[in-house]
Amino acid sequence: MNKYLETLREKNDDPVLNEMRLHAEKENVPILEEESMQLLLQVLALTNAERVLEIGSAIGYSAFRMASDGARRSVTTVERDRHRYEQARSFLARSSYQPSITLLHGDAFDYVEEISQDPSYDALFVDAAKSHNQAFIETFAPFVKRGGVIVVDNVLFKGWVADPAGAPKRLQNLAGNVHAFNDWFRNHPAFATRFHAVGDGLAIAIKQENLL
Ligand SMILES: C[S@@+](CC[C@H](N)C(=O)[O-])C[C@H]1O[C@@H](n2cnc3c(N)ncnc32)[C@H](O)[C@@H]1O
Repeated sequence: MNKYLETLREKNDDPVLNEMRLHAEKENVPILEEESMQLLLQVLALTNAERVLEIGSAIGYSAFRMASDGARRSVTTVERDRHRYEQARSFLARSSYQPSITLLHGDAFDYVEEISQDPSYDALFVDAAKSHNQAFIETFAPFVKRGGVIVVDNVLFKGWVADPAGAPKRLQNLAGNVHAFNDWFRNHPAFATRFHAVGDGLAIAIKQENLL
């Protein structure tokens, strides 16, 4: 089935993107799975998202994909790991979409003031430390406009959120954290959230009110 789906997709064969894919595979950098990417890009297209804020750039792969998918789209993305940030910088410098991408180095929480200077994002994509998902939403969702969209990756965490006992011992707590986040997000009146068994699990929410 996946093979068939692939034949239905227009593959983005940009040479820099291909290098990023190879690099991610070789260096074990966790980039967004293609299934999830397809859904994310469709949600951004359906909501006409022009300004996107991403938490967790890694080597800039998803930022590149998001920027290259919308004619007038700009992406601001934050990465705390220096090595990955440098990799992202060098990949994106060779891309024609660089002018549409603002790449920031550091902990996302250290950029609150800067990000708050220019709020009204159309979309927020959270793909960073899973244990901080709630804090990321509490901190950055206020900068998303009403009716904007919030997408969070890894909400099923390899199936371990549903079955923490099946997770390796050292990850059981984290699986519990993700479950607590999902519950919080699902019940929060500021968001209309739905969960999707795509890739590692995607939560997609519409921001309804400024209640945070
Ligand atoms: C799954 S990877 C991001 C993949 C990327 N979105 C993509 O699909 O190409 C998660 C990244 O988030 C970064 N990260 C985790 N917590 C962060 C934080 N508080 N601030 C900024 N970056 C963070 C990690 O260093 C890691 O590189």
